[in-house]
Amino acid sequence: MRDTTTITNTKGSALLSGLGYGAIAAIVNYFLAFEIYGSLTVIFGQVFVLLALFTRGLLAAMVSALLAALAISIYTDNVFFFVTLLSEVAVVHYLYQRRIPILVADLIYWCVFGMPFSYLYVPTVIDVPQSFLFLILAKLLMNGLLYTALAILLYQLLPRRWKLTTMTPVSDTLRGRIFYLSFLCIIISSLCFSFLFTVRSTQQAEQQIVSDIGSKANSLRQVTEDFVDDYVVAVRNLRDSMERVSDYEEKLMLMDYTQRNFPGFVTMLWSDAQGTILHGVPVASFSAAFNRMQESPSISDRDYFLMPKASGQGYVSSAFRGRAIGEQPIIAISAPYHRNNRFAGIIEGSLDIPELVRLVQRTDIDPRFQSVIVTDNEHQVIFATEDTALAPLSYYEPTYARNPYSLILPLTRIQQRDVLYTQRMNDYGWNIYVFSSPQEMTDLFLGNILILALFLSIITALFAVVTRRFAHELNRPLEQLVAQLGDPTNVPDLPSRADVTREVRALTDNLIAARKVMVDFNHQLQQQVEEQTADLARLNERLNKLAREDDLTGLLNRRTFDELAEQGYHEAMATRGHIALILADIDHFKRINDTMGHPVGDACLRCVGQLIQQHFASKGCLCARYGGEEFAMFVTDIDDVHAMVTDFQQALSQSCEVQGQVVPMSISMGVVEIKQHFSGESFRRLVAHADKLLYESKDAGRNRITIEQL
Ligand SMILES: Nc1nc2c(ncn2[C@@H]2O[C@H](COP(=O)(O)OP(=O)(O)OP(=O)(O)O)[C@@H](O)[C@H]2O)c(=O)[nH]1
Repeated sequence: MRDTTTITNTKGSALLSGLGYGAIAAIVNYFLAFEIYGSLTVIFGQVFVLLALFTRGLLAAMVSALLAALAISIYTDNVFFFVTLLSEVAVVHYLYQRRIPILVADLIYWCVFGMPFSYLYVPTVIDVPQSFLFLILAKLLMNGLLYTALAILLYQLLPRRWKLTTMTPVSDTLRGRIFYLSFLCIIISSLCFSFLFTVRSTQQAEQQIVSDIGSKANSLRQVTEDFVDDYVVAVRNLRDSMERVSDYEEKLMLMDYTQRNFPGFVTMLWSDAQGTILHGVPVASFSAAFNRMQESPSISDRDYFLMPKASGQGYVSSAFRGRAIGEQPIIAISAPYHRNNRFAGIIEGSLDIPELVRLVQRTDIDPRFQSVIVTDNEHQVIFATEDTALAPLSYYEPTYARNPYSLILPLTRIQQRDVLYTQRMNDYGWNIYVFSSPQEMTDLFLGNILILALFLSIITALFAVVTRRFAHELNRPLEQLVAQLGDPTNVPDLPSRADVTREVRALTDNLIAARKVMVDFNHQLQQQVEEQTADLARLNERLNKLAREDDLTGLLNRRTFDELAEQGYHEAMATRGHIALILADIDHFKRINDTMGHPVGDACLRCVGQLIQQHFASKGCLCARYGGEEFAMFVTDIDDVHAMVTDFQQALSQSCEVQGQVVPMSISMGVVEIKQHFSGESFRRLVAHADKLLYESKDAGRNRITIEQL
């Protein structure tokens, strides 16, 4: 019951923290999205999603990723981020569980899933050329690495109590940690620098394009305007001159003269008030046409006739293809001709468009990136550079295309190519379009990314070497120290103290001093332990002795004697050896005690013990104080037991001196001797037998030996 509650609470708190982190991530994604170039945006909300993963686990991270993706999807109007952000969290978590460092895990995610998925998905929602698609992919990767590196660094700064799940360090070596953290700093600063640099340089490139094509469009507007103006003035002047002169021939000469002086006029004509052509230059062209048509051609239906007639003003037509004389595209420039202040016809000059083309071509257009289209007021192409593949007089108006490249210039497509363009209109309603390929900017961006990739590779290699060397300098002396301090007899000697840093030198000295204290203390401790062990051994030996021996005489006590003698008895029984059991009891010992005191009695007992040691123990016999004044000896492999006990008996009678006086003592003995003929009786029976013999000696008057051989 308790477990279930705990799990629910944990899930609940993970959900809550996921919502918290997600809210921050969403705000950052929506309000702080950083536009770097055209529609390319760098987002940082994912930093908080990853922090949720590091500090609260997968559930919290998924919840926050959902909110972060929602915000960026609203911002970009694209659900794409739901897939990438959520799958990024899941994959990074999965790889991290398999001990892959977070940054590497994120790199793997983008290379293996994020970028391939984007490569397939992005073209289905935005129509972008391949080169821009690569830009998007590179941006996604860089953005991913940047926010991941930022999240890892921020995690290091978070208070410990916020970290409910712990991240194991990427490396347990000093070198690995130094490398990883330093590399993170480098990658963050270089990615930020690269983004800023790219933003600045692409903005500059964009401004460059804006001003370049803008000035070219202005210049073209001016050129086309001036060009037409010149011819308008020429027609007006001719009309004025013709109105002034009365001589018909002179009028024709003026026409001829004007046409020759303005080579742009492919033809010029003069009509009457009904639109019938009165005269045309060059004469040859008109004569041929007139002959072909057999009657004087009428222009009464043409705008360049009707408009001046109606308005009384000069007129410049749209472009059209010539009809009677030549079929090249032309622009008709006409002016009303008056006689006696009444409309009497028009003067018209047909302006040759190819002449205008030659003029436009002199404008400094960079054919690699730039194109030009000039259309008249009815959007018919007057001039178009070859790459547009637009024929003169064809219809052209730029179509709208969604623009991922630039926020300043509009985008359209020419011959399946994306082009940015600017538009001007001259006084005649002509549209001047100057186009520029965005390739200049995308090339710049890609170039920057390549430089960044190269820079990061070099920095990575450099850092690997530097941190290796640095960690080596720090680790080597420490490792040497550890090795050398491990052996207490060794005097630590770092081979190149000059190369060692001050901190390591101080550490070495402190460790050596600490080791000296430790070794001395250890030594003292060892001595104390040795002394106490020896005391214990002595005590133990003494306890052993006390347990085995009689305190007064130093002979075995009865219990030990019985054990050992029984053992010897059985061995002899097995080997058919020669044994004897002797029980001896001091005669009238009570009297000694009573007459001379107990201390004398004790001294006598000690003396008897010493004699037993001399006569029996020294010959390998087991000897014991068997009772108060009773003794037992177990004899093995002694041929003449009788002689042995007799010698002892005699020695006793005269050997015990107390306070310089011999104490007369006698002893009675019972001896059972067995030479090979063991009957199989128990040791206890043997003792009882010897005891019986002892009492026989006592009963027989004491100071006797009763021996029985079995
Ligand atoms: N001083 C001293 N006397 C002891 C010790 N152990 C036993 N005795 C004495 O030894 C005496 C033994 O007396 P008894 O059993 O009557 O034997 P006894 O006087 O030697 O006479 P018999 O054995 O019949 O010759 C007692 O008076 C005990 O008090 C001892 O350790 N020290």
